[in-house]
Amino acid sequence: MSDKREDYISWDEYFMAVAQLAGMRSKDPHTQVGACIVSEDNKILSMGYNGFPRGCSDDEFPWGKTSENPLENKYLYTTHSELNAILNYRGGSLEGAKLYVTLFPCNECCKAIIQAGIKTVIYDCDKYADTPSVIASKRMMKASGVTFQKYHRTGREITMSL
Ligand SMILES: Nc1ccn([C@H]2C[C@H](O)[C@@H](COP(=O)(O)O)O2)c(=O)n1
Ligand SMILES: [Zn+2]
Repeated sequence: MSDKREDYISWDEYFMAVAQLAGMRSKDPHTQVGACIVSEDNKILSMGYNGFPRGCSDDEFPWGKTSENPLENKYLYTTHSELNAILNYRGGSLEGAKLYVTLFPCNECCKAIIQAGIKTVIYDCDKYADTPSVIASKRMMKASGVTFQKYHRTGREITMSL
């Protein structure tokens, strides 16, 4: 007779939780995004979150988004979580990998996802669905055979004491 625990978290819960945890490292005051890249056989390959590139200080570069001067807004400087996760990977090919991400990828990250060989995107939030960036992203994913699916929230709460 097996005494196995039955309330263990699913693969999807596990990887989306890891993506959420990575996002908690982001210094962006408005939107924190996390990404977790997983192999076809469910091994975590890489993680990332949105932030400035190495050498670009979180305390010196701007985190705002409303300045009339684009050089004073974050957008020209931030590396998105998905791109960071792809660039953080040191192991070779990401062909066939899955990407768990807390926010639907933009068109720029989408190009990197496609070119890296990632085949599946599992996303949580899609708050920029109506923007040209995300519309273009979905169009490119469909054209290149990258499937995307919304993460089904289970309502499970995970508490950790640190
Ligand atoms: N899929 C995405 C979309 C956005 N990001 C990053 C880029 C910015 O740091 C932030 C978005 O800022 P907002 O316009 O919501 O103030 O999220 C990302 O990493 N991945
Ligand atoms: Zn992006």
